[in-house]
Amino acid sequence: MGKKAVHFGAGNIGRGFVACFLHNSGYEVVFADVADALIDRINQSPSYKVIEVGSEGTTENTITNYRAINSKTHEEDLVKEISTAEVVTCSVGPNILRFIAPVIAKGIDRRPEDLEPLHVIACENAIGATDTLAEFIKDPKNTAPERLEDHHKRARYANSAIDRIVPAQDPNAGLDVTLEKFFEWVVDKTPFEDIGIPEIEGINWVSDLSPFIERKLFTVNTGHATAAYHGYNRRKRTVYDALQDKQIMAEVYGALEETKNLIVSKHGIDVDAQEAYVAKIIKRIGNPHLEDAVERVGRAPLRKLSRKERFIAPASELAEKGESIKYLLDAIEMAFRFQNVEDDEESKELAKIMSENGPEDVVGKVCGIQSSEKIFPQLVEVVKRVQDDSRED
Ligand SMILES: NC(=O)c1ccc[n+]([C@@H]2O[C@H](COP(=O)([O-])OP(=O)(O)OC[C@H]3O[C@@H](n4cnc5c(N)ncnc54)[C@H](O)[C@@H]3O)[C@@H](O)[C@H]2O)c1
Ligand SMILES: O=P(O)(O)OC[C@@H](O)[C@@H](O)[C@H](O)[C@H](O)CO
Repeated sequence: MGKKAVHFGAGNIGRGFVACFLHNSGYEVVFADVADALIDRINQSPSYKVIEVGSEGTTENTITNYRAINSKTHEEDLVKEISTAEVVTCSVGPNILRFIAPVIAKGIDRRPEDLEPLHVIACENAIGATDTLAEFIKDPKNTAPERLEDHHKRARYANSAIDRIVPAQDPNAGLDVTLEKFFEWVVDKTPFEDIGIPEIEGINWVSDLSPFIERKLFTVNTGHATAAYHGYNRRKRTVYDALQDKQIMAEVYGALEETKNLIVSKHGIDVDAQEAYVAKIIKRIGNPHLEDAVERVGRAPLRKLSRKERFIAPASELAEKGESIKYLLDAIEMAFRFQNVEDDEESKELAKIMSENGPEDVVGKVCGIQSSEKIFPQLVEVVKRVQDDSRED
C-alpha cells in the first residue's frame, strides 16, 4: 500500500501548499472538508494545477492522486482513512481545530497496533496550533481517559510554522491555485525522533520551533495585517495597492522595526539577518502578481486582536520592556476599525462588542489584557478613540 495523508481543509493553503508538497513526496492525499461543492469538484477532477507567480516568471505543478470526503456527513469513512494514514495535516483556521478533533480522535483510537503512530501536523497561523489540536483530541469528550496512557503509541503531535501567500482564488479557476513562489514550512522534529519523521520534501525539521513561528507571525503576518488594516481604512483594494501609499508603507516599516526589536532580543536573531528578512517580506507582500484583497488579509479581526496574535503579543511584550510600540498601536487602531465587513462574521461581532462595552472591557474581552499590564492604558486610549469616532458618524 502507498503512503497516505489525510488533509483537513481543501482551501487555499490546503490545495496550494500542503497537498502539493504531500503529492510531490509520493503521498495519496485524502482531503477532508465540509463544503459539498468543493468536495464534489475534487472527486470529479483527476488533477488540478498549482501556479506559482512572481517576477521570475510563472511555473505550474500538476497535482493528482487525491480524493475528498465530507467530514460531517461521512464521518465513518474518514475515521477509517485516518486510522491507516501516515500523516494528518490541517489548514482549516485556528478556530476550527475544535471541530475537526472528534473525528481525528476516533481515527487514532481505531489505529491498528502494528502501525507506527500517526504524525499530526497542524498548518495554521497560530503559535502551538498542533498542541491546541492535541488538547481537543485528548479531551475526555473525544478520547476515553483510559486510552490516554498509551495514546503516544497511536499518535504524535508536532507544531509547525507555515509560510506562503495564497490569495483568495478567482471563482472561475476551479481547483487551480495561484500563489507566490516563496515557501517555508518548518516543523518541530522532536515528537517524531524515536519513530522517524515522515518523508515530506520541502519541510525544514528543527528542534526548537519557537524562533521560527514567532519570527514568521510577528514579521510576515504583522506586516501583512498592518498593510491590510491601514489599506482597508483608506479604501485600498489589495495589499499591493496599500503599499503604493507612502504613508501606509511607513506604517508597515514602523511596525516591523518595533517587532524586530523583540525578535532580535528574545531569540538572539542577528539584526542584519532580521533586517534582510523584513526587506524580503515587504517585497513578498507587495508582489504585484498576487491579487490579495485587504479583506482576506484582515479577515477575523477578533482572532488577530487576541492575546497571542500578531499585534497584541509583540506589543504587550515590548511595552513591558518599556520599548516603543507607536506603529503597532496605529495598526491595532486600524484593526479595531475593521467592522461590519461583508462576509466577515468576526468583524460584525467586533462592531457589536465595541458598541456594547466600555473601552476597558473591550481591551479585556478582545485583547485578553489585564489592567495591571503596561500596555493596558494605551490600548484603552486606542479603543476609546475608535468608539468616539463611531458615535460621531
Ligand atoms: N492563505 C494563506 O496565505 C495562508 C498561509 C499560511 C497559513 N495559512 C493558514 O491556513 C489556514 C487556512 O487558510 P486558507 O487561506 O487556506 O483558508 P481557506 O478558507 O481557503 O480554507 C479553509 C478550508 O477549511 C474548510 N473547513 C472549514 N471548516 C472545516 C471543518 N470543520 N472541517 C474540514 N474543513 C473545514 C473550508 O471549507 C475551506 O475549504 C489558516 O489558519 C491560515 O491562517 C494561510
Ligand atoms: O491567514 P490569516 O488570517 O491568519 O492571515 C492572513 C494572511 O496574513 C496570511 O494568510 C498570509 O497570507 C500567510 O500567513 C503567508 O504565509
